[in-house]
Amino acid sequence: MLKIKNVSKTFNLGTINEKKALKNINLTLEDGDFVTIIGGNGAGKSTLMNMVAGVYPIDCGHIYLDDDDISLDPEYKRASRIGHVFQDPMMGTAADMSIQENLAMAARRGQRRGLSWGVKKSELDDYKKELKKLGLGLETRMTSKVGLLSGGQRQAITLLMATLTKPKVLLLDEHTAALDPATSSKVLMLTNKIVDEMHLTTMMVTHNMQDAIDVGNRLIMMYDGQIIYDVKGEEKKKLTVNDLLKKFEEASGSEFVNDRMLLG
Ligand SMILES: Nc1ncnc2c1ncn2[C@@H]1O[C@H](COP(=O)(O)OP(=O)(O)OP(=O)(O)O)[C@@H](O)[C@H]1O
Repeated sequence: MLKIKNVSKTFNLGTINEKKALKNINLTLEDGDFVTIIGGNGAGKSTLMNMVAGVYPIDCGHIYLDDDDISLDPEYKRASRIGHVFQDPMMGTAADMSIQENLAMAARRGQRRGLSWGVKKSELDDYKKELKKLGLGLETRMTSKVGLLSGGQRQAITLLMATLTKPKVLLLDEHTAALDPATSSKVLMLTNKIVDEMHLTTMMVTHNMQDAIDVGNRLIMMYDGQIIYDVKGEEKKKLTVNDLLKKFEEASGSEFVNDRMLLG
């Protein structure tokens, strides 16, 4: 269970650039919940993910993972239990390292590094099996440098790395946004498959309204640092993009503005 309790975050406090990015956020995800997050420009979506990952410290409130209060834990300490995939396929992988080295690095996340950095044969077999599941033929390119792969292949590897040691929470921050539409839907399909098979508790920011409706069991909409709409189950399944736009206008009194938002 992930519990976000009374969490706020203000950037540049006391300056003319002061920005209240999150205002008293309360959100509880049960194990296996898959929540999609939408909202206009600057609504606080990425900040919310970054607070959970520990990229920045929170100003007040608490974040609990199961019964542990992780509010003060630094990002590196949370990383063994929280997988984080970003929009930029270049961010999650090391370009100069091979696919198998990247996977080995991910498998050792949160562990003490010993002297033996070698990858065992049994590990390689495991990686090959996992790569095969992606259906991209990458299992035949285990020693290729990741920098030689396409954006979609790289993002698929990043996804695998983020989930290799089953995380308690998976954070996906517009992880398909930089990909072409066909590759984006392939990576989204893979995401669904991995989340489903591993029963992962997942938060996914997306600028694609239809994806937000189709994927996951819960949807939240953010505006001006707050959660203004939270829907799950059957009610979510019945939503249309028009419903979401209407909800946004009702709750915020303004038009939905996100320069990257896809309505269909
Ligand atoms: N590191 C930072 N320093 C200063 N201000 C920041 C920082 N990160 C975010 N902000 C500000 O906080 C607000 C929320 O930003 P955030 O990136 O969370 O929005 P978002 O909902 O992800 O928006 P978008 O869809 O445009 O990416 C914005 O006004 C943004 O400029």
